[in-house]
Amino acid sequence: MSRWTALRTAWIARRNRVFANPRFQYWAARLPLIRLIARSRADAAFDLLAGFAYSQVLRAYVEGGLFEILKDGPLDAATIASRMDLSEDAALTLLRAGRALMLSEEAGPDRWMLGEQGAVFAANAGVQAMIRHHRLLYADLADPIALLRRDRKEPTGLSRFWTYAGALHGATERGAQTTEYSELMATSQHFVADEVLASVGFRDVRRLLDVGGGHGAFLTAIGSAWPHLQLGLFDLPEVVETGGAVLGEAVGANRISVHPGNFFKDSIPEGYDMVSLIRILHDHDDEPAQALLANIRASLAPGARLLIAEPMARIPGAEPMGEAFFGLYLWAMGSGRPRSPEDIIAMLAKAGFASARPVATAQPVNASVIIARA
Ligand SMILES: CC(C)=CCC/C(C)=C/CC/C(C)=C/C=C/C(C)=C/C=C/C=C(C)/C=C/C=C(C)/C=C/C=C(C)/C=C/CC(C)(C)O
Ligand SMILES: C[S@@+](CC[C@H](N)C(=O)[O-])C[C@H]1O[C@@H](n2cnc3c(N)ncnc32)[C@H](O)[C@@H]1O
Repeated sequence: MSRWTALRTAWIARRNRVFANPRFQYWAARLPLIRLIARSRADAAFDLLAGFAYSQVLRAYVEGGLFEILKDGPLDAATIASRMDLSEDAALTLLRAGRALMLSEEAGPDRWMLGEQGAVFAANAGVQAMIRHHRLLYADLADPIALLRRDRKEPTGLSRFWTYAGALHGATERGAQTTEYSELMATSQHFVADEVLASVGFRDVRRLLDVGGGHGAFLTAIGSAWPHLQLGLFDLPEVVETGGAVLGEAVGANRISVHPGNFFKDSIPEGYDMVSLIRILHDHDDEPAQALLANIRASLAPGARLLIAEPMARIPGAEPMGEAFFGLYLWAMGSGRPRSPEDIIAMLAKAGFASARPVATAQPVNASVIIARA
Protein backbone atom coordinates (compact mmCIF):
# COMPACT_ATOMS: atom_id res chain seq x y z
CA MET A 1 0.00 0.00 0.00
CA SER A 2 1.40 3.42 -0.93
CA ARG A 3 1.84 6.07 1.77
CA TRP A 4 -0.82 8.15 0.02
CA THR A 5 -3.33 5.25 0.11
CA ALA A 6 -2.59 4.64 3.79
CA LEU A 7 -3.14 8.32 4.61
CA ARG A 8 -6.34 8.44 2.59
CA THR A 9 -7.65 5.27 4.25
CA ALA A 10 -7.04 6.71 7.70
CA TRP A 11 -8.67 10.01 6.72
CA ILE A 12 -11.80 8.32 5.33
CA ALA A 13 -12.18 6.14 8.42
CA ARG A 14 -11.87 9.18 10.72
CA ARG A 15 -14.24 11.30 8.61
CA ASN A 16 -16.84 8.53 8.59
CA ARG A 17 -16.69 8.19 12.38
CA VAL A 18 -17.32 11.92 12.71
CA PHE A 19 -20.17 12.01 10.14
CA ALA A 20 -21.87 9.02 11.77
CA ASN A 21 -21.88 10.70 15.17
CA PRO A 22 -25.40 11.94 16.05
CA ARG A 23 -23.97 14.78 18.14
CA PHE A 24 -21.89 15.97 15.17
CA GLN A 25 -25.01 15.80 12.97
CA TYR A 26 -27.00 17.73 15.56
CA TRP A 27 -24.48 20.58 15.84
CA ALA A 28 -23.64 20.67 12.15
CA ALA A 29 -27.33 21.29 11.47
CA ARG A 30 -27.21 24.37 13.68
CA LEU A 31 -23.83 26.01 13.04
CA PRO A 32 -23.79 29.00 10.67
CA LEU A 33 -22.75 28.07 7.07
CA ILE A 34 -22.00 24.42 8.04
CA ARG A 35 -25.74 23.99 8.46
CA LEU A 36 -26.25 24.67 4.74
CA ILE A 37 -24.08 21.63 3.92
CA ALA A 38 -25.71 19.55 6.65
CA ARG A 39 -29.18 20.40 5.36
CA SER A 40 -28.29 19.52 1.77
CA ARG A 41 -26.74 16.19 2.89
CA ALA A 42 -29.87 15.31 4.85
CA ASP A 43 -32.06 16.19 1.85
CA ALA A 44 -29.81 14.11 -0.41
CA ALA A 45 -30.00 11.17 2.04
CA PHE A 46 -33.78 11.41 1.94
CA ASP A 47 -33.81 11.55 -1.88
CA LEU A 48 -31.71 8.40 -1.92
CA LEU A 49 -34.23 6.67 0.26
CA ALA A 50 -37.29 7.96 -1.60
CA GLY A 51 -36.03 7.68 -5.19
CA PHE A 52 -38.31 4.75 -5.98
CA ALA A 53 -41.42 6.69 -4.90
CA TYR A 54 -40.33 9.68 -7.00
CA SER A 55 -39.79 7.41 -10.00
CA GLN A 56 -43.25 5.92 -9.56
CA VAL A 57 -44.80 9.41 -9.54
CA LEU A 58 -43.00 10.13 -12.80
CA ARG A 59 -44.16 6.82 -14.21
CA ALA A 60 -47.77 7.62 -13.24
CA TYR A 61 -47.50 10.94 -15.12
CA VAL A 62 -46.31 9.11 -18.25
CA GLU A 63 -48.53 6.03 -18.07
CA GLY A 64 -51.60 8.00 -16.98
CA GLY A 65 -51.13 10.48 -19.84
CA LEU A 66 -50.88 13.36 -17.35
CA PHE A 67 -48.11 15.19 -19.24
CA GLU A 68 -50.32 15.23 -22.33
CA ILE A 69 -53.32 16.39 -20.30
CA LEU A 70 -51.35 19.18 -18.60
CA LYS A 71 -50.19 20.44 -21.99
CA ASP A 72 -53.83 21.60 -22.38
CA GLY A 73 -53.65 23.41 -19.01
CA PRO A 74 -54.51 25.29 -16.96
CA LEU A 75 -57.05 22.66 -15.92
CA ASP A 76 -58.88 22.03 -12.65
CA ALA A 77 -58.38 18.82 -10.68
CA ALA A 78 -61.90 17.56 -11.44
CA THR A 79 -61.31 17.77 -15.22
CA ILE A 80 -57.91 16.11 -14.86
CA ALA A 81 -59.41 13.37 -12.66
CA SER A 82 -62.10 12.55 -15.20
CA ARG A 83 -59.62 12.51 -18.11
CA MET A 84 -57.38 10.12 -16.15
CA ASP A 85 -60.25 7.98 -14.90
CA LEU A 86 -59.20 8.68 -11.29
CA SER A 87 -61.11 9.96 -8.28
CA GLU A 88 -60.53 13.67 -7.63
CA ASP A 89 -58.67 12.79 -4.43
CA ALA A 90 -56.32 10.44 -6.28
CA ALA A 91 -55.70 12.99 -9.04
CA LEU A 92 -54.95 15.67 -6.45
CA THR A 93 -52.54 13.34 -4.64
CA LEU A 94 -50.67 12.77 -7.89
CA LEU A 95 -50.75 16.45 -8.90
CA ARG A 96 -49.41 17.50 -5.49
CA ALA A 97 -46.72 14.79 -5.52
CA GLY A 98 -45.66 15.99 -8.96
CA ARG A 99 -45.73 19.61 -7.82
CA ALA A 100 -43.09 18.73 -5.22
CA LEU A 101 -40.99 17.23 -8.02
CA MET A 102 -41.54 20.17 -10.41
CA LEU A 103 -43.62 18.02 -12.75
CA SER A 104 -46.78 20.06 -12.23
CA GLU A 105 -47.49 23.54 -10.93
CA GLU A 106 -50.53 25.39 -9.66
CA ALA A 107 -50.71 28.75 -11.44
CA GLY A 108 -53.54 29.80 -9.07
CA PRO A 109 -56.12 27.98 -6.96
CA ASP A 110 -56.99 24.75 -8.80
CA ARG A 111 -55.32 25.84 -12.06
CA TRP A 112 -52.88 23.04 -12.84
CA MET A 113 -50.16 23.37 -15.47
CA LEU A 114 -46.91 21.62 -16.35
CA GLY A 115 -44.06 22.35 -13.92
CA GLU A 116 -40.50 23.25 -14.92
CA GLN A 117 -39.35 19.60 -15.13
CA GLY A 118 -42.77 18.54 -16.40
CA ALA A 119 -42.33 20.80 -19.44
CA VAL A 120 -39.02 19.03 -20.21
CA PHE A 121 -40.47 15.51 -19.86
CA ALA A 122 -43.67 16.37 -21.74
CA ALA A 123 -41.62 17.51 -24.74
CA ASN A 124 -39.33 14.47 -24.83
CA ALA A 125 -40.93 11.34 -26.31
CA GLY A 126 -37.60 9.48 -26.08
CA VAL A 127 -37.26 9.96 -22.34
CA GLN A 128 -40.94 9.04 -21.89
CA ALA A 129 -40.32 5.82 -23.84
CA MET A 130 -37.45 5.07 -21.45
CA ILE A 131 -39.68 5.70 -18.43
CA ARG A 132 -42.20 3.17 -19.79
CA HIS A 133 -39.36 0.74 -20.52
CA HIS A 134 -38.08 0.99 -16.93
CA ARG A 135 -41.01 -1.18 -15.86
CA LEU A 136 -38.70 -4.10 -16.78
CA LEU A 137 -35.75 -2.69 -14.87
CA TYR A 138 -37.73 -2.15 -11.67
CA ALA A 139 -39.22 -5.66 -11.88
CA ASP A 140 -35.69 -7.09 -12.16
CA LEU A 141 -34.53 -4.86 -9.29
CA ALA A 142 -37.41 -5.78 -6.96
CA ASP A 143 -34.98 -7.83 -4.85
CA PRO A 144 -31.57 -6.27 -5.50
CA ILE A 145 -29.54 -8.63 -3.31
CA ALA A 146 -31.14 -11.66 -4.95
CA LEU A 147 -30.35 -10.13 -8.35
CA LEU A 148 -26.73 -9.56 -7.37
CA ARG A 149 -26.39 -13.07 -5.90
CA ARG A 150 -27.85 -15.01 -8.78
CA ASP A 151 -25.78 -16.18 -11.70
CA ARG A 152 -25.57 -13.15 -13.95
CA LYS A 153 -26.26 -15.30 -16.97
CA GLU A 154 -29.69 -16.40 -15.71
CA PRO A 155 -32.42 -14.77 -17.80
CA THR A 156 -34.08 -11.57 -16.52
CA GLY A 157 -36.81 -9.33 -17.91
CA LEU A 158 -34.15 -7.04 -19.37
CA SER A 159 -32.05 -9.83 -20.92
CA ARG A 160 -35.19 -11.18 -22.60
CA PHE A 161 -35.94 -7.70 -23.97
CA TRP A 162 -32.40 -7.18 -25.30
CA THR A 163 -32.37 -10.43 -27.22
CA TYR A 164 -28.71 -10.05 -28.22
CA ALA A 165 -27.85 -9.97 -24.50
CA GLY A 166 -30.20 -12.89 -23.85
CA ALA A 167 -28.65 -14.76 -26.77
CA LEU A 168 -25.31 -14.64 -24.97
CA HIS A 169 -26.86 -16.94 -22.40
CA GLY A 170 -29.26 -19.18 -24.11
CA ALA A 171 -32.24 -17.21 -25.42
CA THR A 172 -32.50 -18.36 -29.00
CA GLU A 173 -35.37 -16.49 -30.59
CA ARG A 174 -34.54 -13.13 -32.15
CA GLY A 175 -36.29 -12.15 -35.34
CA ALA A 176 -39.24 -9.88 -34.71
CA GLN A 177 -38.17 -9.37 -31.09
CA THR A 178 -35.42 -7.03 -32.20
CA THR A 179 -38.07 -4.60 -33.47
CA GLU A 180 -39.18 -3.60 -29.99
CA TYR A 181 -35.70 -2.70 -28.77
CA SER A 182 -34.76 -1.09 -32.08
CA GLU A 183 -37.81 1.17 -31.85
CA LEU A 184 -37.00 2.12 -28.26
CA MET A 185 -33.45 2.96 -29.33
CA ALA A 186 -34.61 4.95 -32.36
CA THR A 187 -37.08 6.99 -30.27
CA SER A 188 -34.43 7.80 -27.69
CA GLN A 189 -31.61 8.37 -30.21
CA HIS A 190 -32.07 12.09 -30.77
CA PHE A 191 -30.72 13.09 -27.37
CA VAL A 192 -27.52 11.13 -28.05
CA ALA A 193 -27.21 12.34 -31.66
CA ASP A 194 -27.79 15.94 -30.54
CA GLU A 195 -24.83 15.69 -28.14
CA VAL A 196 -22.63 14.31 -30.92
CA LEU A 197 -23.74 16.95 -33.42
CA ALA A 198 -23.04 19.71 -30.93
CA SER A 199 -19.56 18.44 -30.07
CA VAL A 200 -18.14 16.81 -33.24
CA GLY A 201 -17.71 18.25 -36.75
CA PHE A 202 -18.12 15.92 -39.74
CA ARG A 203 -16.83 18.31 -42.44
CA ASP A 204 -13.70 16.26 -43.15
CA VAL A 205 -15.47 12.87 -42.97
CA ARG A 206 -16.57 11.32 -46.27
CA ARG A 207 -17.91 7.89 -45.32
CA LEU A 208 -19.39 7.11 -41.90
CA LEU A 209 -20.17 3.55 -40.77
CA ASP A 210 -22.44 3.13 -37.73
CA VAL A 211 -21.72 -0.23 -36.12
CA GLY A 212 -24.72 -1.56 -34.18
CA GLY A 213 -26.69 1.23 -35.84
CA GLY A 214 -30.13 -0.34 -35.30
CA HIS A 215 -32.82 1.30 -37.40
CA GLY A 216 -30.44 4.04 -38.54
CA ALA A 217 -31.69 6.84 -36.29
CA PHE A 218 -28.15 8.07 -35.54
CA LEU A 219 -27.19 8.04 -39.22
CA THR A 220 -30.42 9.82 -40.09
CA ALA A 221 -29.60 12.62 -37.63
CA ILE A 222 -25.95 12.98 -38.67
CA GLY A 223 -26.69 12.46 -42.37
CA SER A 224 -29.39 15.15 -42.33
CA ALA A 225 -27.08 17.67 -40.68
CA TRP A 226 -24.15 16.77 -43.00
CA PRO A 227 -25.65 16.02 -46.45
CA HIS A 228 -22.27 15.28 -48.09
CA LEU A 229 -21.80 12.08 -46.01
CA GLN A 230 -22.07 8.57 -47.42
CA LEU A 231 -23.57 6.38 -44.71
CA GLY A 232 -23.02 2.71 -43.81
CA LEU A 233 -25.26 0.76 -41.44
CA PHE A 234 -23.94 -2.41 -39.77
CA ASP A 235 -26.14 -4.51 -37.47
CA LEU A 236 -27.54 -8.02 -37.10
CA PRO A 237 -29.31 -9.22 -40.27
CA GLU A 238 -32.76 -9.20 -38.66
CA VAL A 239 -32.21 -5.58 -37.58
CA VAL A 240 -30.80 -4.10 -40.81
CA GLU A 241 -33.55 -5.76 -42.79
CA THR A 242 -35.89 -3.08 -41.42
CA GLY A 243 -33.16 -0.55 -40.53
CA GLY A 244 -31.83 -0.28 -44.09
CA ALA A 245 -35.29 0.48 -45.47
CA VAL A 246 -36.02 3.08 -42.77
CA LEU A 247 -32.64 4.78 -43.29
CA GLY A 248 -32.93 4.76 -47.09
CA GLU A 249 -36.36 6.33 -46.83
CA ALA A 250 -35.00 9.05 -44.50
CA VAL A 251 -31.82 10.09 -46.31
CA GLY A 252 -32.10 8.58 -49.81
CA ALA A 253 -31.15 5.06 -50.88
CA ASN A 254 -28.22 6.39 -53.00
CA ARG A 255 -26.43 7.60 -49.86
CA ILE A 256 -26.48 4.38 -47.88
CA SER A 257 -24.81 0.94 -47.75
CA VAL A 258 -26.32 -1.74 -45.57
CA HIS A 259 -24.08 -4.39 -43.97
CA PRO A 260 -25.77 -7.30 -42.20
CA GLY A 261 -23.40 -9.04 -39.80
CA ASN A 262 -22.32 -10.00 -36.33
CA PHE A 263 -19.62 -7.67 -35.02
CA PHE A 264 -18.06 -10.45 -32.94
CA LYS A 265 -17.83 -12.98 -35.77
CA ASP A 266 -17.67 -11.00 -39.01
CA SER A 267 -15.15 -8.44 -40.25
CA ILE A 268 -16.17 -4.81 -40.07
CA PRO A 269 -16.52 -3.42 -43.63
CA GLU A 270 -13.50 -1.44 -44.85
CA GLY A 271 -13.26 1.87 -46.69
CA TYR A 272 -14.89 4.10 -44.08
CA ASP A 273 -12.95 7.06 -42.70
CA MET A 274 -15.10 7.15 -39.57
CA VAL A 275 -16.79 4.35 -37.65
CA SER A 276 -19.26 5.11 -34.86
CA LEU A 277 -20.24 3.00 -31.87
CA ILE A 278 -23.29 4.56 -30.30
CA ARG A 279 -24.55 3.01 -27.04
CA ILE A 280 -22.79 -0.26 -27.90
CA LEU A 281 -19.59 -0.70 -25.92
CA HIS A 282 -21.26 -0.58 -22.48
CA ASP A 283 -23.50 -3.51 -23.49
CA HIS A 284 -20.60 -5.93 -23.50
CA ASP A 285 -18.25 -7.45 -20.94
CA ASP A 286 -14.58 -6.51 -21.10
CA GLU A 287 -13.39 -9.41 -23.24
CA PRO A 288 -15.95 -9.11 -26.06
CA ALA A 289 -15.81 -5.29 -25.88
CA GLN A 290 -12.04 -5.43 -26.36
CA ALA A 291 -12.48 -7.88 -29.25
CA LEU A 292 -15.01 -5.54 -30.88
CA LEU A 293 -12.58 -2.61 -30.68
CA ALA A 294 -9.82 -4.78 -32.21
CA ASN A 295 -12.22 -5.85 -34.98
CA ILE A 296 -13.01 -2.22 -35.79
CA ARG A 297 -9.33 -1.22 -35.61
CA ALA A 298 -8.49 -3.95 -38.15
CA SER A 299 -10.97 -2.44 -40.62
CA LEU A 300 -9.57 1.09 -40.43
CA ALA A 301 -6.87 2.65 -42.62
CA PRO A 302 -4.24 4.73 -40.75
CA GLY A 303 -5.73 8.09 -39.76
CA ALA A 304 -9.36 6.89 -39.88
CA ARG A 305 -11.36 7.53 -36.73
CA LEU A 306 -13.64 5.75 -34.30
CA LEU A 307 -16.31 7.78 -32.51
CA ILE A 308 -17.72 6.31 -29.29
CA ALA A 309 -20.79 7.92 -27.73
CA GLU A 310 -22.67 6.49 -24.77
CA PRO A 311 -23.36 7.26 -21.11
CA MET A 312 -20.06 6.77 -19.29
CA ALA A 313 -19.00 6.14 -15.71
CA ARG A 314 -17.32 8.55 -13.32
CA ILE A 315 -18.16 11.71 -15.25
CA PRO A 316 -17.68 14.56 -12.74
CA GLY A 317 -21.07 15.80 -11.58
CA ALA A 318 -22.95 12.91 -13.23
CA GLU A 319 -21.56 9.98 -11.23
CA PRO A 320 -24.88 8.38 -10.16
CA MET A 321 -26.07 8.19 -13.76
CA GLY A 322 -23.03 6.07 -14.67
CA GLU A 323 -22.28 3.48 -12.03
CA ALA A 324 -25.49 3.66 -9.98
CA PHE A 325 -28.04 3.69 -12.84
CA PHE A 326 -26.31 2.06 -15.81
CA GLY A 327 -24.22 -0.17 -13.52
CA LEU A 328 -27.38 -1.76 -12.12
CA TYR A 329 -29.22 -1.66 -15.44
CA LEU A 330 -26.47 -3.52 -17.27
CA TRP A 331 -25.99 -5.93 -14.39
CA ALA A 332 -29.70 -6.80 -14.65
CA MET A 333 -29.36 -7.07 -18.45
CA GLY A 334 -26.69 -9.74 -17.82
CA SER A 335 -23.98 -8.19 -19.96
CA GLY A 336 -21.68 -5.18 -19.99
CA ARG A 337 -20.87 -2.32 -17.63
CA PRO A 338 -20.56 1.45 -17.88
CA ARG A 339 -16.91 2.46 -18.33
CA SER A 340 -15.11 5.66 -17.50
CA PRO A 341 -13.42 7.59 -20.35
CA GLU A 342 -10.08 6.48 -18.86
CA ASP A 343 -11.13 2.78 -19.05
CA ILE A 344 -12.24 3.17 -22.66
CA ILE A 345 -9.12 5.06 -23.70
CA ALA A 346 -6.96 2.29 -22.18
CA MET A 347 -8.96 -0.33 -24.13
CA LEU A 348 -8.52 1.68 -27.34
CA ALA A 349 -4.75 1.79 -26.84
CA LYS A 350 -4.74 -1.99 -26.27
CA ALA A 351 -6.74 -2.45 -29.49
CA GLY A 352 -3.99 -0.63 -31.40
CA PHE A 353 -5.44 2.86 -31.84
CA ALA A 354 -2.71 5.49 -32.16
CA SER A 355 -4.51 8.08 -30.03
CA ALA A 356 -7.81 8.75 -28.29
CA ARG A 357 -9.32 11.77 -26.59
CA PRO A 358 -12.52 12.58 -24.74
CA VAL A 359 -14.71 15.30 -26.27
CA ALA A 360 -16.74 17.34 -23.77
CA THR A 361 -20.53 17.15 -24.10
CA ALA A 362 -23.06 19.51 -22.56
CA GLN A 363 -25.28 16.81 -21.02
CA PRO A 364 -23.37 13.69 -19.92
CA VAL A 365 -26.69 12.06 -18.89
CA ASN A 366 -27.34 11.81 -22.60
CA ALA A 367 -23.88 10.72 -23.69
CA SER A 368 -20.16 11.30 -23.36
CA VAL A 369 -17.94 11.13 -26.43
CA ILE A 370 -14.49 9.75 -27.22
CA ILE A 371 -12.73 9.98 -30.58
CA ALA A 372 -9.87 7.62 -31.42
CA ARG A 373 -7.53 7.67 -34.42
CA ALA A 374 -6.14 4.52 -36.05
C1 LIG B 1 -32.95 32.02 -17.68
C2 LIG B 1 -33.18 31.67 -16.25
C3 LIG B 1 -33.48 32.74 -15.28
C4 LIG B 1 -33.13 30.43 -15.80
C5 LIG B 1 -32.84 29.28 -16.67
C6 LIG B 1 -32.78 28.09 -15.77
C7 LIG B 1 -32.45 26.90 -16.58
C8 LIG B 1 -31.12 26.79 -17.22
C9 LIG B 1 -33.35 25.93 -16.65
C10 LIG B 1 -33.09 24.66 -17.33
C11 LIG B 1 -34.11 24.34 -18.34
C12 LIG B 1 -33.52 23.30 -19.21
C13 LIG B 1 -32.78 23.72 -20.41
C14 LIG B 1 -33.66 22.00 -18.88
C15 LIG B 1 -33.10 20.93 -19.64
C16 LIG B 1 -33.27 19.70 -19.19
C17 LIG B 1 -32.75 18.53 -19.87
C18 LIG B 1 -31.96 18.69 -21.09
C19 LIG B 1 -33.04 17.33 -19.32
C20 LIG B 1 -32.59 16.09 -19.85
C21 LIG B 1 -32.93 14.95 -19.25
C22 LIG B 1 -32.47 13.71 -19.75
C23 LIG B 1 -32.82 12.51 -19.19
C24 LIG B 1 -33.73 12.43 -18.04
C25 LIG B 1 -32.29 11.35 -19.83
C26 LIG B 1 -32.59 10.10 -19.45
C27 LIG B 1 -32.03 9.03 -20.18
C28 LIG B 1 -32.22 7.71 -19.89
C29 LIG B 1 -33.01 7.27 -18.72
C30 LIG B 1 -31.61 6.76 -20.76
C31 LIG B 1 -31.71 5.45 -20.59
C32 LIG B 1 -31.05 4.63 -21.58
C33 LIG B 1 -31.07 3.30 -21.56
C34 LIG B 1 -31.76 2.51 -20.51
C35 LIG B 1 -30.36 2.66 -22.64
C36 LIG B 1 -30.32 1.37 -22.83
C37 LIG B 1 -29.44 0.84 -23.92
C38 LIG B 1 -28.43 -0.17 -23.44
C39 LIG B 1 -29.02 -1.54 -23.25
C40 LIG B 1 -27.72 0.26 -22.16
O1 LIG B 1 -27.47 -0.26 -24.46
C1 LIG C 1 -28.37 -0.59 -27.36
S1 LIG C 1 -28.65 -0.82 -29.07
C2 LIG C 1 -27.97 0.65 -29.75
C3 LIG C 1 -28.53 1.00 -31.09
C4 LIG C 1 -28.08 2.33 -31.66
N1 LIG C 1 -26.64 2.39 -31.85
C5 LIG C 1 -28.57 3.48 -30.80
O1 LIG C 1 -27.78 4.07 -30.08
O2 LIG C 1 -29.77 3.79 -30.86
C6 LIG C 1 -27.44 -2.06 -29.49
C7 LIG C 1 -27.42 -2.42 -30.97
O3 LIG C 1 -26.34 -3.34 -31.19
C8 LIG C 1 -26.80 -4.36 -32.05
N2 LIG C 1 -26.03 -5.59 -31.81
C9 LIG C 1 -25.97 -6.31 -30.66
N3 LIG C 1 -25.15 -7.35 -30.80
C10 LIG C 1 -24.67 -7.29 -32.07
C11 LIG C 1 -23.74 -8.10 -32.80
N4 LIG C 1 -23.18 -9.16 -32.24
N5 LIG C 1 -23.46 -7.74 -34.07
C12 LIG C 1 -24.03 -6.63 -34.64
N6 LIG C 1 -24.90 -5.83 -33.98
C13 LIG C 1 -25.22 -6.17 -32.71
C14 LIG C 1 -28.26 -4.53 -31.67
O4 LIG C 1 -29.01 -5.19 -32.67
C15 LIG C 1 -28.68 -3.09 -31.45
O5 LIG C 1 -29.13 -2.48 -32.62
